[in-house]
Amino acid sequence: MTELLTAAQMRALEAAAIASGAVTGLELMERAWQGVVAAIFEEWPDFAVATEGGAAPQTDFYDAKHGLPPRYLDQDESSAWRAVVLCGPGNNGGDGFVVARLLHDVGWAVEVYLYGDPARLPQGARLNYERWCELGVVTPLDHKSCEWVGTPTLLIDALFGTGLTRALPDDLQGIFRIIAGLVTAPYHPRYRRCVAVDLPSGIDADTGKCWAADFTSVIRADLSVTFLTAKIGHFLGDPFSLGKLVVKPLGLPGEPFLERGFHNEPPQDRRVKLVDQRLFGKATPILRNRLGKAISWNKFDNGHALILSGGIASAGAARLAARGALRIGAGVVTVGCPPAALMVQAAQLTAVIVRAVRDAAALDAVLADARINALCLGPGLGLGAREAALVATALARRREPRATVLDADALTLIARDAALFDLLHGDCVLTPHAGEFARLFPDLAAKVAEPATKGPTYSKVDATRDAAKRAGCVVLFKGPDTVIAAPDGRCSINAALYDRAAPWLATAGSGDVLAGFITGLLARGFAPMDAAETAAWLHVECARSFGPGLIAEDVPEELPKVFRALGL
Ligand SMILES: NC(=O)C1=CN([C@@H]2O[C@H](COP(=O)(O)OP(=O)(O)OC[C@H]3O[C@@H](n4cnc5c(N)ncnc54)[C@H](O)[C@@H]3O)[C@@H](O)[C@H]2O)[C@@H](O)CC1
Ligand SMILES: Nc1ncnc2c1ncn2[C@@H]1O[C@H](COP(=O)(O)OP(=O)(O)O)[C@@H](O)[C@H]1O
Ligand SMILES: [K+]
Repeated sequence: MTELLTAAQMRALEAAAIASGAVTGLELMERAWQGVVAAIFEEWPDFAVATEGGAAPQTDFYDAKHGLPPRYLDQDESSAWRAVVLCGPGNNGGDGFVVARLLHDVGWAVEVYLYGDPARLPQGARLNYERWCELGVVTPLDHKSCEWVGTPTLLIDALFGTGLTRALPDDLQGIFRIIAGLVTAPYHPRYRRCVAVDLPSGIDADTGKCWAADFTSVIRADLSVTFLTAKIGHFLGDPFSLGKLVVKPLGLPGEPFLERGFHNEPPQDRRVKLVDQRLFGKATPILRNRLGKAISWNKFDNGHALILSGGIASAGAARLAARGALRIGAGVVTVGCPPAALMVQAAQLTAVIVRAVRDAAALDAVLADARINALCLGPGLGLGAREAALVATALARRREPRATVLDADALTLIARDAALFDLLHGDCVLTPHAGEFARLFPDLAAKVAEPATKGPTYSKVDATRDAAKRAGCVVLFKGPDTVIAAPDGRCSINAALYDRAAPWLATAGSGDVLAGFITGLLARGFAPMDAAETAAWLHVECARSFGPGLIAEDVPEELPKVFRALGL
């Protein structure tokens, strides 16, 4: 998996690299802008050479004294393409000045705006500001000049990056709103692309929250170019304002640390990983074996999962979970249902065993079979006294606690009854969506929902971590940015975003399949955190492999194809 960084961790790594003498701050900035420009030209190769308009018109027609706008307003289409670079008061702005220079060198008509006092720019940014001043003017960015930004072919947002840690002042909020409105207005044919340096200005790099009034006043990017590795905030909040995310190396001596972990590892509860295909890489042969190539003598070597079903009307949800558990590799899957639903379930299920589980006493008897090593309660279970007793029985510690997934109705029951919550143990996995999370942890959900007005802000990562600690078990908080946390502080994000976007996965019943996937992996002996991460990643892979039109029933059926593609 890939490490995601906080702004502070990124700064610490940069500072360590500079202190070691391996690189200077200016060199880092050079590498950053090289990365930005390379990413722009890779994304839009025709941007590498400006149009045939010949020499780019210089931007020396800004009349500061009279506050006249630059002449771009009457620039005709045959002249060089117009780029506007918005620079901020820190190193993000420093990157902007250099990008401006390079675009100018390849023939763009470049206009540079600066928010802040040039005399107070940090050293490297100041130097690049001065270099730009040899080529063109810098227009102070204020409520008036921001109107002149207009609709350029290319807008570079280098106002704020990882250094934004407090709410934007009112004047800046107004400026943001105006520019965001200008560049996203559909009636402006000239507007082509917007590139955010590091991340769209206004977004908190740690939490993905928005320091502007709201996400509509963030300048939406088509491309965000970040450095070294993505930041946590790239995957939370409203990642749709980031467009495509590209990570460019900085050539730091310790860069391979991302493969191995930090040299000076921060504590577990300060690290966040991105779940990715490295789960199945060479480094994890055990995982590969467990999923695909393990030698088993009989089906019980691969575990026996028991999934409890609700009554006739809601029995389908458990079937989806059962199919998921079976496809992901549980050796045996049993659906336990109320006697009245027996016929319905038996008529629908073939490879899955069906048995009646009338009540908690019946469940107790079923659990005497020690081969049943993973349970799943919740999908379509129901919310009555019988179901609450089933949850209590499944969680009771009289016997060795079993790996147990609690989803859907089981989460609502636990939220209603503190005694049930107290029965949670370290082999449980809770899989709430946002509504269920708010029922279980109302205070944490309220903190996540708070707008960013003063730092430090509180994110879905923070909330999931706190929830896992409080529950004493793994919590998987669903969404396009699924966050998974363990009570010991381990935390990861499984993102269905950017090149892994699969919005069609938000379809009725897909969460039931996910619960089944986790249960199946638990049955195969995966530890709860590994099971949750692996299942969440495969769930999205199935959706991507199938494509739009997916319904929940398709998700488990796509798994063999995904396994084959992984070489399992
Ligand atoms: N530090 C380095 O060596 C490198 C930094 N890089 C770039 O530098 C960025 C980080 O630079 P900085 O740490 O200077 O931070 P930023 O450039 O993101 O912003 C910091 C500046 O914004 C001001 N500011 C913060 N919150 C504000 C608010 N609410 N309203 C108004 N002003 C506010 C601060 O006073 C400071 O002047 C990264 O995002 C990246 O783009 C890259 O060039 C790679 C190398
Ligand atoms: N925009 C999205 N892109 C990708 N996956 C999503 C998106 N929104 C939700 N999901 C995923 O879809 C599943 C929905 O589960 P859930 O909310 O429990 O619905 P249900 O109960 O109907 O199955 C979860 O795994 C969640 O992470
Ligand atoms: K930016």
